[in-house]
Amino acid sequence: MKLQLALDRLSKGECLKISKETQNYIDWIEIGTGVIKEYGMSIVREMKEKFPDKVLVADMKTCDAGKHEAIQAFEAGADITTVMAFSADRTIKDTLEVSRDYGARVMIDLLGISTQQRINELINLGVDLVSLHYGKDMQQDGSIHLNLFDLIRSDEKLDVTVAGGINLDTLPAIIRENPSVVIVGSAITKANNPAAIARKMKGFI
Ligand SMILES: O=C([C@H](O)CO)[C@H](O)[C@H](O)COP(=O)(O)O
Repeated sequence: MKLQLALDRLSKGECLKISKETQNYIDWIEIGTGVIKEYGMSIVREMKEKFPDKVLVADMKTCDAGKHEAIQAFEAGADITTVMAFSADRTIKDTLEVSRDYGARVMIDLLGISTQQRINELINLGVDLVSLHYGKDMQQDGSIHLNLFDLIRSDEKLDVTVAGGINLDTLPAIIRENPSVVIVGSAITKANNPAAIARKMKGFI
């Protein structure tokens, strides 16, 4: 099980500082959507240069123009780009095709998806990496529900990641669900001592 650090609502300087402080405890680094909107692909490029050994996830949250956006992410050095599960099948197919050309991967963000039917469709399109996602705004109405895992529990062909306000209190229950990757943002990035929290989390995992 891997730990992915999600860098959201941070300046470039903060992204670099927190990644450096926590690098011994994290496996994957995600450049958050808002950070990409602020700095463009240049921050993806810079993070790959600074942290070449980490798997770099560009949280592009692509929902259209898939080919173009996947090329942007992979050209900048991302190992993984994200695409929304509700996108047209054509968008998903195109991004998967581009990922094969680059030897990279596509993570499908399941935010808002509640049917097994869409999961089956995604698998038939060739998807092998998904993200169970309890959104930032949804977190205002309560913390992540473990029933998110019901969507994919029966399927073993998918690498499953999980995100959404995960903290030291909720992490043990998440770990029991055995995802491939646990994605943590604010619990680490907004902590007084990000390295201490990342170390504790890595210890649990
Ligand atoms: O993808 C994310 C969210 O949509 C904000 O852009 C976050 O990276 C993900 O939710 C993890 O961050 P936390 O919820 O703060 O742990």
